[in-house]
Amino acid sequence: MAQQHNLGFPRIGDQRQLKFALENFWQGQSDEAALQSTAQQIRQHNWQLQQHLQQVPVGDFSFYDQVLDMSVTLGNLPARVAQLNGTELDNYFRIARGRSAADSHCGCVAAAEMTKWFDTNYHYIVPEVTADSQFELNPQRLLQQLKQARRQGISAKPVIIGPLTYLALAKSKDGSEPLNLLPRLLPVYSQLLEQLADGGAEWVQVDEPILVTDLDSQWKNAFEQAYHTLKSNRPQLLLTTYFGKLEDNLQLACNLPVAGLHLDVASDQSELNKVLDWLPVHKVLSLGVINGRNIWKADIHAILDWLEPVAERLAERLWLAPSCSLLHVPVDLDSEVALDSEIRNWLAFAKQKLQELDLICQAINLGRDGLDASQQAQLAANRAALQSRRASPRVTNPAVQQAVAAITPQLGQRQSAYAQRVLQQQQTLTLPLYPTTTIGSFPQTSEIRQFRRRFRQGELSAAAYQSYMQQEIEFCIREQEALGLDVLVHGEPERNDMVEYFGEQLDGYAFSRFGWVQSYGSRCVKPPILFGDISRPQPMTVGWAQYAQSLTAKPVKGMLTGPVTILNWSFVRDDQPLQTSCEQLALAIREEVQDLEAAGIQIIQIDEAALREGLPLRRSEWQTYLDWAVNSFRICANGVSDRTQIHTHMCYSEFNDIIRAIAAMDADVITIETSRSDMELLQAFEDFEYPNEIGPGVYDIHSPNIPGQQQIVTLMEKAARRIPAQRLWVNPDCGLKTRQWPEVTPALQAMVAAARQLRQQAAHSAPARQNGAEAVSV
Ligand SMILES: Nc1nc2c(c(=O)[nH]1)N[C@@H](CNc1ccc(C(=O)N[C@@H](CCC(=O)N[C@@H](CCC(=O)N[C@@H](CCC(=O)O)C(=O)O)C(=O)O)C(=O)O)cc1)CN2
Ligand code: MET
Ligand SMILES: [Zn+2]
Repeated sequence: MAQQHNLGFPRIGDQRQLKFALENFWQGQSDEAALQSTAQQIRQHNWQLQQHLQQVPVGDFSFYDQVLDMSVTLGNLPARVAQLNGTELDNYFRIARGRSAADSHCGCVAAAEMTKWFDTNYHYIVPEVTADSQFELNPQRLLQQLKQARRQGISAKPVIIGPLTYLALAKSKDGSEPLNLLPRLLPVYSQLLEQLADGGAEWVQVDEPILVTDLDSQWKNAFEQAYHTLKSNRPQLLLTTYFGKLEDNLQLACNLPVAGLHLDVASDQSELNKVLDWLPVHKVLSLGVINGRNIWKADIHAILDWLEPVAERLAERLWLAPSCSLLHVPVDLDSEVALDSEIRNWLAFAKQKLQELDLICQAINLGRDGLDASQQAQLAANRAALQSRRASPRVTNPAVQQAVAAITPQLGQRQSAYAQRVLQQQQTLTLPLYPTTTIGSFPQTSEIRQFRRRFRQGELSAAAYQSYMQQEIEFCIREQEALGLDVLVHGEPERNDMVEYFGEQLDGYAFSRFGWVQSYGSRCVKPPILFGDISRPQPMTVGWAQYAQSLTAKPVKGMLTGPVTILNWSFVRDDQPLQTSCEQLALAIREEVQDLEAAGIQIIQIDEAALREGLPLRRSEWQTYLDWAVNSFRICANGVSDRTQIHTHMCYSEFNDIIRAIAAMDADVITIETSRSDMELLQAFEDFEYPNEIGPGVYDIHSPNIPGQQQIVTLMEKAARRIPAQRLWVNPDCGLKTRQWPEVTPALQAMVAAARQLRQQAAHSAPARQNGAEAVSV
């Protein structure tokens, strides 16, 4: 008999209950008891949904992030919060956000760095370590939840992040090697495992997704060392990997002294035969057979075709699961009553994926012929749904396919090189040294969201909606003029999200109403669903951009999301290569770029926030990805005249590895995140002698803390030691939509004042800016 289990369930709640509970708590509108009670309800509900599983994940719930939770469990919180007053939860949120609910009037501490979880759009809080880091077990969260789950009658399997993945994700604050901490860390893990066993856990899921990445011999040896130290029969360990193949780590993973191994085989079963040969016969093999990252119905017959012989070989040793935690998919398709029923029939969210898993498990245990009538009907319905998707004329658009086939290299070429373009752009734009700008969005107030909701629900006419949004744009422009910014933006009030907004307007996309997925903390996205060939029926942003430009003499940046980012933050097709989908998007956005230029917009920003995160986890696959990703950006961006200044923006990115690709994008200006990492990222741009302009983010917009003028000046001085001042811009490190106006206004005042100070300093120490723009306004 095969068993079924799950690696993790979405914790935001089917109506985003956790989001609202957190935000109320942070704003001081509710107390910790209310927050804890919402959390408990969500956990109970999730466990109930999964109670038919032989092993239900516990500890997958988190108030902010599971990596930060692990830091708490290991007693590894940054020293800077240790002396502060307040509860454990206060310190937890201080690290995550820079402040707790109790700190409403101060910017008490720097938030920890936040970065992408592998190649997903989920962000974790980076553990901080130094050579002196000490660990101390704090198992209360896990033990309590284990107890609660067991009280509910659940067969509970605690989930923890394994020691190697924890150290691999950690960042050293003093240049020391995090891996050196392993001997100090392991005793704490041993204690934790023992206490979980005492708490009644028979199995513990130890997540080591780092095993699907390239590991050098030092890390491979460390795996051996760690798991030989942790070796225990009580509890049994399920070594869990996901997001890809193990490749040269496969043998290592098979042979570590644990009781079971979980592999992601949902989209690629090529390693399975080796595993069956190599895995010692006493071990459980858990197979991730359902894709935990997309929203398509699984092809159950196809899965059974390859799984049945495997099941025969493994018998009792086979466990079945989704490929990874279901954190990355929405909760329940049943809520999507408004979704086109044909497309809806092609989809499965978290709850439906567990139903698919159940059906697969039954078919394995009873045989396809042994299923009862209702199960047979489900199987037939699954086959019919897949056929309907494959045959649907809505998926294909011959004109789009022809356009993609006709793409030539010329399509991605600017007329002249940057060195020539910049002269023309300086003539028309006449910007000062250290030009100031923002990344695009201004606060998405609850009023703006209410208007959007009322319009969507038909309570507001299109004309009334447009006029409200225009007022909002005007307000934004006037604020920016008053602040003295040099390049303005319209503020993006009309956008629910930078990707979903475009998805809604492009043909080939469907979108959900409740399909929320956590991105970081309380923040969620509703990734649009790319199901067919992409085309742009009409301009998507031109009216708003033109209106904004009509209000001011300063240049207003047109604001678009690039093809790679739209692709990476959508649920993508699994029936054609990503490259093809990306090229289709590139052609659609290119039309928008050209329409903006024709409408008189002189600066166009094309955000590629997710270009870096789409990088495959394996280096051997990087170049192929970068080639088509950069090419798609170039197709979309480079159909403009030399006078039009193209900006791009990337956030939370490590650029060292991909600096060549960034240069190959050939944007005139790139704005990037650097503030939480103290301008460290600029090293790559300096080493590479990056030729174009850069706006290194001077303050962290993800924290409510307000930066000081001097702090910004210091950061920019640091930047100017690496990059010539003539090529530097001054801007926040990302859009301001998650902030409130009382935070934004003083922060931008400080930023503009800092730019003025920098110009003054430059005027006193050096000749005025070369190449035009001699008017150094201060
Ligand atoms: N797709 C994507 N990925 C990204 C980013 C991004 O901007 N987009 N940024 C980076 C960081 N990630 C982020 C992810 C989400 C948000 C964010 O602000 N999300 C919003 C939701 C945005 C949204 O879609 N809002 C809709 C719907 C909002 C809503 O809840 N409406 C209510 C009613 C309105 C109200 O009372 O507030 C309803 O429908 O019931 C809208 O504004 O129209 C949130 O969680 O609060 C920010 C950053 C990396 N990844
Ligand atoms: N233009 C977008 C904004 O300002 C870019 C955000 S990148 C996550 O919100
Ligand atoms: Zn950004």
